[in-house]
Amino acid sequence: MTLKIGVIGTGMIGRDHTRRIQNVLAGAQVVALSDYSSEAAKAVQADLAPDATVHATGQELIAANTVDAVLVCSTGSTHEDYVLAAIEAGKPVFCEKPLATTAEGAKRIVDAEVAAGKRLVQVGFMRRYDSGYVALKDAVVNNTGAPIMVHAAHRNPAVPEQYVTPMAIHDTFVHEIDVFRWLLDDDYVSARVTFPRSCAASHAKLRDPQIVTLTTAKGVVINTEIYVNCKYGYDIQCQVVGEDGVAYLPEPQAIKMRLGAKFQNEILTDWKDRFVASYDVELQDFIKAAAEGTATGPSSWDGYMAAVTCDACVEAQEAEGSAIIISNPERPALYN
Ligand SMILES: NC(=O)C1=CN([C@@H]2O[C@H](COP(=O)(O)OP(=O)(O)OC[C@H]3O[C@@H](n4cnc5c(N)ncnc54)[C@H](O)[C@@H]3O)[C@@H](O)[C@H]2O)C=CC1
Ligand SMILES: O=C1[C@@H](O)[C@H](O)[C@@H](O)[C@H](O)[C@H]1O
Repeated sequence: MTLKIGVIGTGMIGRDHTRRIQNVLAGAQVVALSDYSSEAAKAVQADLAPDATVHATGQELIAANTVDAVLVCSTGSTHEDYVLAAIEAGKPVFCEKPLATTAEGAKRIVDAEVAAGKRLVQVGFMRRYDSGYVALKDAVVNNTGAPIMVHAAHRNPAVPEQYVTPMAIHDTFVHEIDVFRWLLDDDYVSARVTFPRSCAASHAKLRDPQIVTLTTAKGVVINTEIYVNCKYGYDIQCQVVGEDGVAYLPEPQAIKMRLGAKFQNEILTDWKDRFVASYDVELQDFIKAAAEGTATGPSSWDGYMAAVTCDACVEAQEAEGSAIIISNPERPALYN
């Protein structure tokens, strides 16, 4: 069976996911496209999916008989309505992060999915599919002993002018929020943010870098540096300190060179290259589950918990240096 997919939002990542469904992955085909800008949808149709229909609205695409499953890749603030419509239509839906821009919005999705009685939503937290994080989790479970601390960094070379302080949480740190819950099999109980002096490359509305400290229910303390104007590359670092030893997230594979009197290897500069393989694996996983009428991987519950934690971290930014308590709602049985 070939799963017929409709893609809503054909910007940067919607285009890239369309490419991987059409050219890389097995078992699915993009049959429908929709974007707020019809030119953007038509451009992706012309370049990657000539047989796909272009729909005036995402709602129309979701309702189309030709569409078995939906990818939501539009601007974050539009995700909630589309995911709710897909659940209502009983169609599996892959939603890029964020699931919703508020915790209340994410909760509405959880409630709708619970009412539907089965998993229909996968959230685009692709790091859970990264071979490095999978190996790190294996080391944490089998080798290091119970985790005590995590030291991490999320560094981007530069960000656009419209990127402001809270976006470091909602747009960037959200990946760590999800992947550490999964890595440690734990939930967060508090968040604290401290700011060193801002780097010269930043601007008035962006305090960069910042350090977020999350404490988990099991007492693990996670320190993450978020530095989005680091200039030198896109660099994701993580080490987990356990009772018996320390485990490190592997560096991306790179050729070491002795060249021009230097011993060196290249550092990636683009997150698309850093996680290219994990995007492939996450979407293949979606296709497999959606073909059976359900969803797997990061759930609405994970998207909701990420949203709750993001809200607490933004509050912690505002309360600079003070801890903000995170309360964890009860998890519905659907997500156990
Ligand atoms: N998992 C990951 O690593 C990444 C996830 N993302 C997420 O993917 C989403 C899209 O990001 P990008 O592709 O970078 O943005 P983008 O700005 O390149 O594309 C967004 C597209 O959505 C369209 N759009 C806006 N409102 C719409 C509406 N109401 N209905 C349909 N289409 C609408 C825009 O016209 C645009 O073509 C964001 O939520 C972002 O956070 C983005 C980059 C990486
Ligand atoms: O989602 C992403 C971007 O939106 C974000 O800006 C980057 O910092 C992340 O690493 C990338 O995965």
